[in-house]
Amino acid sequence: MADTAQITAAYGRHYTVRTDAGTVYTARTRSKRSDYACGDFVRITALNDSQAVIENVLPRQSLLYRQDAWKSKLIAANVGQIVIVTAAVPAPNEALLQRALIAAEAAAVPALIVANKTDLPQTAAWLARLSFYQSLGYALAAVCARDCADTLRPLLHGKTNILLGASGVGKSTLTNALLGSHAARTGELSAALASGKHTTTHAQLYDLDSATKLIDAPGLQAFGLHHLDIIDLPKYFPEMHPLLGQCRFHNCRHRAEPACALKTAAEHGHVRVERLALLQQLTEELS
Ligand SMILES: Nc1nc2c(ncn2[C@@H]2O[C@H](COP(=O)(O)OP(=O)(O)OP(=O)(O)O)[C@@H](O)[C@H]2O)c(=O)[nH]1
Ligand SMILES: [Zn+2]
Repeated sequence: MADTAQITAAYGRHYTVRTDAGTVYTARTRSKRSDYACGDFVRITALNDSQAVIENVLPRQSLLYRQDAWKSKLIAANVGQIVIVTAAVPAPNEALLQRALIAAEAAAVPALIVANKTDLPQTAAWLARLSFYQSLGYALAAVCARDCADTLRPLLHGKTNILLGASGVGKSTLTNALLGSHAARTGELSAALASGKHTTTHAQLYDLDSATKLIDAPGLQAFGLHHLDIIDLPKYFPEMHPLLGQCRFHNCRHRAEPACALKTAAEHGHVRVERLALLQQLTEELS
C-alpha cells in the first residue's frame, strides 16, 4: 500500500523516510534514481516493518542545490529558511557566505545569517562585517552554541530550516543545543549525536518541535552556482535591484560594456566594489 512520507536523511542512494504517522523506514529508490533530497515528500511502498521503496516525489515548495562545472548536488527540498552559520574562528569564509546568499535568492528562500561563537573575542569584528549583509535586508543573529542556542529558537519557529556553512563553524554543536533532550531524534545519527562526537556526512532532518524542523547539512567547502543563468545574476544582489534593466545593453556583462549601470553605481559608491567584482566573477564562471 502506498503511503506519504518525508525523507529525513539522504546518503547516496540510501534514504530514511518517516510517514505522517511517525513510522520510520530505511528506503531505496526504484531503478537507479537518486534525485531525491532530504526534506522531500515522497510516495512510498512499505516492504516490511522497517524497509520501503520510494515510488515518486511530490511537488516541491523549494529545492536547494549546488552545481559545479561537472555535477550537481541536491542539498535539501521544501526548506522555508536557509540558516547560514558563520563564525570568526576558523577564519570566516565570506565568499561562501555570499554564494549561499545568492543560492538562497535563486531558490526564493529567505536567509538568516548566524554568527556563532559569540564567546570568542574575534566575533565582534566579524559581526561588524556582517552588518553590511543586514543592511541588504538579511536577518542576522548572534549566538553561542556552546552555551545555549535559545536566542535562535524564535527565529526558527514554524519553519523548515537548513543549517549551511563551512566545516567547523558549529552547525552540529548548534543542532545539539537546539535539540536538547526534548526533540524527536530520528535516524541512525542519534547515537553519534548523543556522544557529542559527530561530523556531519549527510543531510539529516530533525524535529525541533511540532511546528519546527531543522536540517543539519554537511559542511560546505565550495558552493557551485553553475545552475544559475548569467542574465539573472544581478537579481540575486538586493542592492542592485534598483539598477535592473538600466544597463545600455540588455545582455550586459557589467565588465567592458559602456554605460553599465552597475559599474557606474560602483564608481559612485552606491554598490560595493567587492560585490560588483563577485558578480563579474560569477558571470565569468558561468560563461
Ligand atoms: N568557542 C566556541 N566554540 C564552538 C562554539 N560552537 C561550536 N564550537 C566549536 O567549534 C568546533 C566545530 O564545531 P562543529 O559543531 O563540529 O562544527 P560543524 O559546523 O558541525 O562542522 P562539520 O560537521 O565539519 O560541518 C568544535 O570544536 C566546537 O566545540 C561556540 O559557540 N563557541
Ligand atoms: Zn551592466
